[in-house]
Amino acid sequence: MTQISVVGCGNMGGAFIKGLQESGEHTVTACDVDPDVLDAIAPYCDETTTELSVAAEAEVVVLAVKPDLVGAILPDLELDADQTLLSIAAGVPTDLLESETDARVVRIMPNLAAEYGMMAAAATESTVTDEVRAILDAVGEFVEVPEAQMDIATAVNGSGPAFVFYLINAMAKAGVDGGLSEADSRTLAAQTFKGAAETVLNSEKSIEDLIEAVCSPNGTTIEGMEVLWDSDVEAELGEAVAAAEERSKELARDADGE
Ligand SMILES: NC(=O)C1=CN([C@@H]2O[C@H](COP(=O)(O)OP(=O)(O)OC[C@H]3O[C@@H](n4cnc5c(N)ncnc54)[C@H](OP(=O)(O)O)[C@@H]3O)[C@@H](O)[C@H]2O)C=CC1
Ligand SMILES: O=C(O)[C@@H]1CCC=N1
Repeated sequence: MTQISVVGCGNMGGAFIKGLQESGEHTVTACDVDPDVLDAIAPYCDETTTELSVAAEAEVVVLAVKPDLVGAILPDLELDADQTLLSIAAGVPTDLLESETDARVVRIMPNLAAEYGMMAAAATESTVTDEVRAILDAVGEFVEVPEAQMDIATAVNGSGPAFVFYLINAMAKAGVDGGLSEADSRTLAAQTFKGAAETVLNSEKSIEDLIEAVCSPNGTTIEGMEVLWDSDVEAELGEAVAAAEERSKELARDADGE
């Protein structure tokens, strides 16, 4: 059991705390400047505080504030070499974090599904300790990638949930246009994405072969797939990922210039 504090309990910090609480494997102190945010997260953690000095006592300090606040807050934490700083801030490079703290630094890019133990995260390779591995395992899956790949990982798995929510919404709207109730269509679309994702994760088939498996000869799916193959959907999604990756690189340049 590791003592963890989370500094910044907004969307991502809050999701991380809820996922950790569900796993029941760690003690968690929630730290935020907003007392209302702390009231909302209190049922999911062991302690709440507005004081950075209290958060700074944990073995692992998760820094979950906006990227532009990292440079100001990190030195104030005054962490020691026997502590770990787990940064989730988009675009803030490991070497910059290391220059502002004595703690061991692990940079990760998590996503919102940590709340439900379904996070997909990327962690900078060679920095992940067993202690951090246990924390990440408690709220989902992670891969270790070179630091240079953190911007593209940020786009794929950090921003990715928003892109997938968009696609689920498009599918659900099409169901409503076809006559389904909003509630039924939302359930069918979301469960279909979840089931398709589970299938990809568990099957040894290529994704192309999985598409083929749904396309019965002269059936319904192939008619829809012909529309998708003739469309720009794949290119547009690629552009969305590239735009998010570029913004992560910009954030890194901004952080470096501070
Ligand atoms: N949202 C997401 O899906 C993901 C976000 N991230 C990263 O997580 C970080 C947080 O993003 P997100 O959760 O969206 O942002 P939010 O704005 O939702 O949360 C940040 C929280 O930190 C609080 N805060 C500000 N200053 C301090 C301080 N000095 N001490 C303690 N708390 C403070 C904010 O309070 P107030 O609002 O009052 O300023 C707010 O409650 C970012 O670095 C982002 O890159 C990474 C992966 C996914
Ligand atoms: O939009 C953002 O900047 C953060 C980082 C990845 C997801 N949300």
